[in-house]
Formats: sequence, structure tokens, C-alpha cells
Amino acid sequence: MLTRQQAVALEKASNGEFESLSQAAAARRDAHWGHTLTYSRKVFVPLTTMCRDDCGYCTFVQKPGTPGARIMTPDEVMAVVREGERLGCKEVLFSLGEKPERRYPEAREALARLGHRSMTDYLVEMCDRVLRESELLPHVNAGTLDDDEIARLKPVSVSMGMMLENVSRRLLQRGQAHFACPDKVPVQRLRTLERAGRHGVPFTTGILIGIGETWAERVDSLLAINDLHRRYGHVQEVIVQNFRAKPGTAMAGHPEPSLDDMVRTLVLARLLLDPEISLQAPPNLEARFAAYLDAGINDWGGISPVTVDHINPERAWPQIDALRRATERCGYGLAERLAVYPRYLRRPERFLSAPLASRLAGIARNDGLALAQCV
Ligand SMILES: O=c1nc2n(C[C@H](O)[C@H](O)[C@H](O)CO)c3cc(O)ccc3cc-2c(=O)[nH]1
Ligand SMILES: C[C@H]1O[C@@H](n2cnc3c(N)ncnc32)[C@H](O)[C@@H]1O
Ligand code: MET
Ligand code: SF4
Repeated sequence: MLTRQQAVALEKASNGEFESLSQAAAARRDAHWGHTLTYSRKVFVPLTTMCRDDCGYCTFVQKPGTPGARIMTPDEVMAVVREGERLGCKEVLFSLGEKPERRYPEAREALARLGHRSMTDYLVEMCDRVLRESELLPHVNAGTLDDDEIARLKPVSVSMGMMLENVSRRLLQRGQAHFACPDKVPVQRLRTLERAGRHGVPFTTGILIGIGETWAERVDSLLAINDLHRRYGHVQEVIVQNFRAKPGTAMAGHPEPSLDDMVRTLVLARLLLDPEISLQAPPNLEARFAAYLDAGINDWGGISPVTVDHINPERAWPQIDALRRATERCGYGLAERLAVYPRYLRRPERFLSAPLASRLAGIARNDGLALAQCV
């Protein structure tokens, strides 16, 4: 739809030019996804807040020795899951710090008390427990993963995710967002994305904008995602997320991207990515989120009636009713979806373990979720 050169040149497009591109993006969304926006009703489980990385924008991460640094116990996890079940949630989003046991003895000790040697081992156990003891479906957002980790997580989760963030290597330099972050080295992120493709894992990824990257680097990040999707067919959704500056972080004084920047980047993403890739932007990180609809998004991501957004805890989710009204005012409907997109249910032999495939087929039948509309 757009060449790299055209996409890079968009940085300088006038408002008038952008207007027509935004219409093209919305038309591309309508043609593929119809007039329905989706969301996933979920609970958010921050399995551990300890992390071996130190992203300049992150308030989720807590250093051992501070009160917030911990690993949730199985009982704590299951209490959240049961509350989600009571309120009709269908997804458990496990989001966690990356491999804290490789950096901190405190993390190794806490894991040992739970009977494990790595966070991934514990994560596999908890996903399995969620599947056995609840109706909810685990989705894993654990950062970079190796082949063995993906192979062990695939049978106990319906999908996995990891934000690419950006392919820019500049951001690893001292004073930049990803300084001292081994898991934010672009080639490591890309390898995880590729491994997920080879393992046939329905995958959520995306870019974080406003962290010091250039427009051309956003273009290259989206193109890298699209290339991997063309090889493996596994990228179910791409999130375009706006950086929010947080007090107490290295990037507290860094400017946040404007609404116009977000809208332009969403248009770029919709026009660069293959149309079957769902395009998601979070409604809780921008008060005027309804403007995203004109830029071609088709999904609002996970919304929880139970838990806060642990990554952006100061940003409350909109109530689902309010999201529905805002979506309807723009002429679109709102429908619930599962953590895994429908097209993967049509190719279960590659993308789902057999028990999960039959379980999902049952849920889709019984709940009449928005499964028909997309390819
Ligand atoms: O609906 C989803 N939302 C996902 N989200 C969005 C999340 O639910 C929230 O919308 C954002 O964290 C808002 O702060 C992610 C956000 C990330 O930054 C990284 C990974 C994910 C993964 C998912 C996901 O798989 N499904
Ligand atoms: C889980 C995801 O949350 C995103 N993330 C982490 N910190 C912030 C922030 N301050 N603002 C917006 N998004 C953030 C990153 O993209 C990470 O991959
Ligand atoms: N640590 C992982 C990442 O940055 C998971 C989300 S951040 C809590 O990708
Ligand atoms: S964003 Fe993820 S990888 Fe980075 S510090 Fe926070 S928890 Fe760790």
C-alpha cells in the first residue's frame, strides 16, 4: 500500500495531505474489519514487578529491597482470576518483568520459595492452573523468550505478546530510553518475534511512540513487524502505544507525544501493515481517544472491570459503557473478542494446542463473540 520511501516522506505531509491519507486508512479498516471495534474483557496479572532491565519510561519495575518488588503468590493470582471470572472476563494478561532471577539473588530466593528456578517456570505453572481452575484464557506478555520457553508456554496460553517498542539501536545509548536494557536490544526483540512465528504462536506486538525515536525508525519498526508477519502469519495485532512521562523515572521530563502525532502514526500503521493485522490503541492513555477511530484502528485492546492497568496505574480504564457510547457516537459498534483472533481458530493445527483449540471452539460457539467479521 505504501513504500518505505513514501512512508518516510509522510513525516512532512501537510494537514491537507494527511486528511486524505486518514480517510484511506479508515476505509482500509472498514473494508477489512467492518464497522465494529473490539475489546478484550480481561484481568491484568503483574506476576512479578522485578526485572533485569531498567527502561527509562517504566514505573512497573521495582528494585529488590523496595516494598513494591515482589512475585505474586499462586493464591493472589487465583483470587484476581476468580474475580475476573465473576465479572465476565475472558482473558488473563500475565505481564511481568524480564528474567529478574538472572540479576537479583532476591528474585532467585523468592522463586525458590515457590518451588521454581525461573520466572518462566512459574509462569507456565500459573497459566496451567488458570486453565485448569477457571474459564479464563491466559495471554503471556513476558518480554523476550527463547525457543524452549515458547515451546513450554504455547500449550498453556492462547496467545503471547511483546511490544517490539522500536528497532532503533540509538535508544540503547547512555541517556536514552533503553540504556542498560538487554531485553530491549532490537535484534533480541526481533528474534523473539521470529521464534514465535516459527512456533506458530498468535502474537501481539507493537511500538511505543515518543521515546526518542525518529519517524523513519517508526516506519522501519512497522515494516519489520509486517515482514515477519508475511513470513509466518502470526502477528494478530499491532499496538501503537503513546509514551506517558512518569514522575520518578529517568524520562520524567521527556515530552509526551501529541494527539496529532499518535493519529498520524496510527494512519501510518494502518497503511503500512497488511490489513488483516488488527490495529489497537489504548483508550486509557489519551482523553481524546475517539480521534483514533478516524485514523483506522479496529480494536481498543484489553479493558478490565477488575484490575488497574499496572503499567499505567494512574490512568483508569474507561468504563466499558462509556467506551461503547464513544464508539457508537462515531458510527461504530463495540464487540467483545477473545485474546486470540478468529483467524487462528480456523488453523488450529498450526496455531493452537489441541486441548486449547477445542476449548476455544466451545467458547466461540456458546458466547457468540465477534468471531465472524474478520478473516
Ligand atoms: O488487549 C490486549 N492488550 C494488550 N496490551 C495493552 C494493554 O491492555 C493496555 O491497553 C496498555 O498497557 C495501556 O496502558 C499490551 C500492552 C503492551 O504495552 C504490551 C503488551 C500488551 C498486550 C496486550 C494484549 O495482548 N491484548
Ligand atoms: C508493557 C508495555 O508497556 C509499555 N510501557 C511501559 N512504560 C510505559 C509508559 N511510561 N508509557 C506508555 N507505555 C509504557 C511498553 O511498551 C511495554 O512493553
Ligand atoms: N517486561 C516486558 C516488556 O517490557 C513486559 C511488559 S512491561 C511490564 O516487554
Ligand atoms: S518495560 Fe518491561 S522490560 Fe522495561 S523495565 Fe519495565 S518491566 Fe522491565
